Amino acid sequence: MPSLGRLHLITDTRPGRDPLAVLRAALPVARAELVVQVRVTDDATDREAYDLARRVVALCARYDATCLVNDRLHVALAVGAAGGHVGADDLPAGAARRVLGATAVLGATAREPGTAAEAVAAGASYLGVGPCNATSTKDGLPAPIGPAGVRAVAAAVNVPVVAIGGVTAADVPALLAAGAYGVAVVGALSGAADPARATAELLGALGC
Ligand SMILES: Cc1ncc(COP(=O)(O)OP(=O)(O)O)c(N)n1
Ligand SMILES: Cc1nc(C(=O)O)sc1CCOP(=O)(O)O
Ligand SMILES: [Mg+2]
Repeated sequence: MPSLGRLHLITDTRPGRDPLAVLRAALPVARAELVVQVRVTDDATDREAYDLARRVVALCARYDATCLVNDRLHVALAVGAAGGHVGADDLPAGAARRVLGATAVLGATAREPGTAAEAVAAGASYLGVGPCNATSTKDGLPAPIGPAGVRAVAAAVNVPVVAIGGVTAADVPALLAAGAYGVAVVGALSGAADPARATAELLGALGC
């Protein structure tokens, strides 16, 4: 399995956003340290997801960056992505592993140690853990778990923990101290006035 990058950029689904422009700014700065997770709205068609994902795969290939696809594992397979990410409303981690195969990157969302350990036992190769902070990017999330919640999960598993939810560069030191391996962001890059500079700041905070 390839080593996992520490900075995960999730494509912004909000109206008026241009995820490919953000990606083009971030890639030359982060290169192989960047993991791009293609995430579309639930009402997007498979064709829309496929069209975005194949463009992301092509861009990532130029920089040895990694492309994952959120939720839609058939799209991940169709575009030749490195793997996918699943959560509580998606295929269970064990089923996702069977779909993707033994060598794919498989992320699973975990918010507490018990489900984290179950996801790893079922085949998850990293965990997305949060929400660390309040965020306006996604509705319906539980209360923030903060660095303490990340610490509890990281102590329970032996795979990389990627902290998510309202994460900025200022949060990174506390999250690393809590045992996080990396961070996943939408707004910290997509909402930045200068996404290339914001990428460099996040990488610096991550020690990359
Ligand atoms: C790195 C990372 N962590 C968590 C999530 C959330 O996944 P999920 O709970 O399945 O919610 P959706 O993103 O599908 O709405 C994630 N995508 N990435
Ligand atoms: C897609 C997603 N999943 C989360 C979770 O906690 O499961 S938080 C989140 C949104 C992350 O965006 P931002 O960096 O702008 O807060
Ligand atoms: Mg999901």
